[in-house]
Amino acid sequence: MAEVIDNEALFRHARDVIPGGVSSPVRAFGSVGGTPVFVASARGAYIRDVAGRELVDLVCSWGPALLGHAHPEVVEAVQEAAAKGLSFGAPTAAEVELADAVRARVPVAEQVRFVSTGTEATMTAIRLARGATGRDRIVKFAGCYHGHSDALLASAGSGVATQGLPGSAGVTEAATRDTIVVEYNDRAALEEVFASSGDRIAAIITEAAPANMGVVPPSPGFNFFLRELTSRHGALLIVDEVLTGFRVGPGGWLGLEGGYRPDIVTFGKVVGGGMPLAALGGRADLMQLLAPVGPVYQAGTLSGNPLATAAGLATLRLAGDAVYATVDRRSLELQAAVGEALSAASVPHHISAAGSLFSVFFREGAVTNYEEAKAQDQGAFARFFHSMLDQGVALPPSAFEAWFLSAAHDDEAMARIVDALPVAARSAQS
Ligand SMILES: Cc1ncc(COP(=O)(O)O)c(C=O)c1O
Ligand SMILES: NCC(=O)CCC(=O)O
Repeated sequence: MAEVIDNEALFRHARDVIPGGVSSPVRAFGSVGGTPVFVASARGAYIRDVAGRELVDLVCSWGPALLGHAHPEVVEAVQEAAAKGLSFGAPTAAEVELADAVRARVPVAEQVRFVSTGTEATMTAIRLARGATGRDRIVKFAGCYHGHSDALLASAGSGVATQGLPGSAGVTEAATRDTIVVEYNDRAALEEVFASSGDRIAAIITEAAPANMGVVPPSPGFNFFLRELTSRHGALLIVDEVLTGFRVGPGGWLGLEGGYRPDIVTFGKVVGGGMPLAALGGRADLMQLLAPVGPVYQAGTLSGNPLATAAGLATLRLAGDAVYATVDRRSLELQAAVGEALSAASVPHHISAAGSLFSVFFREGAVTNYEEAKAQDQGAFARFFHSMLDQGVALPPSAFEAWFLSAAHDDEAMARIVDALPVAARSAQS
């Protein structure tokens, strides 16, 4: 019998020893209020909190748990790897195998470098783009989140958006001086930026399909436009698939959309199967600029860690067409059920999807950029969120995050979610 702990008491203690009681701000219930749920264990579609309560999980570790939590074959692969040593600081055969697996699914990743977090992957991608082009400036989109490196913490999504911050204290003006922020989906603004300083722009970095200001899919042809614009001006295109990669389909968003070739792609989350592993891949001539071959330095004591590599390999091995078909189907079912419940309760809403990723905006009308994403009723979301939680369903604790499903969300888990929706929808009424 697992020890039962009082969640409130644990949170009070946690706040004494850890800022805000959490290791990452999105875990705090900052915008919804209340006490974060401390997790004791997780399996399949469920998490169990420290008080012994079981919740259906729609966070899925913020993406990685595509197969559901603690998939037995992934756990076994990690246990086997652990028995052989936790970290070597030397290359392994498994890393080569994982690089092959990534390249097989995303051919533009002709070569792959492993790191430990998505933050490192995008930070390295930016450094590589600057090193390759000899240019300073980068373009990012308002509401896109690429991790917490200084240059990319400008109008960032995710926790920065949830807290309503323009950026972060501690980031110098110099660190973001070369970051140009443009509204998402705005082609005219991009044309203007490139017309005035195209010869100084190293790269555009974009989420493949943004999901950190809520899900805001690219307008038709937008990513193709980014490719054409950057090519025209000798800049690189970095597509951040940390969240979408290997989640929305076997080849990520690029696999769904196809037809254009970014120069650099970043991965995280699913590629590490729930362990700290991320990657960047891209054109071989660019990747060859990374040390030790080239002059762009990048490193990591735990990069390509053998346990993380084993988890990633097992996950990609198991993540076949049937897994994606299940997640796609569950996503459509849930979107329909949420829409029905909110409509029945006359709660203004818009459900926005990119592949199986979706989020619910508590406002009417499609959302095409961060300004529109912010113009939603966060209070309604908070009430909806807490009602779902009271009924045993854990949603991401922010109106700016995608909801995550897994292949382990079976009929029973779905029924539990669907049953909770009408009451939650009524709670959301103003
Ligand atoms: C699109 C995107 N890029 C980068 C990151 C940063 O990854 P990490 O949290 O592993 O540093 C995230 C999420 O956290 C993300 O969603
Ligand atoms: N979509 C937002 C994230 O995945 C961020 C997770 C974190 O920062 O803990």
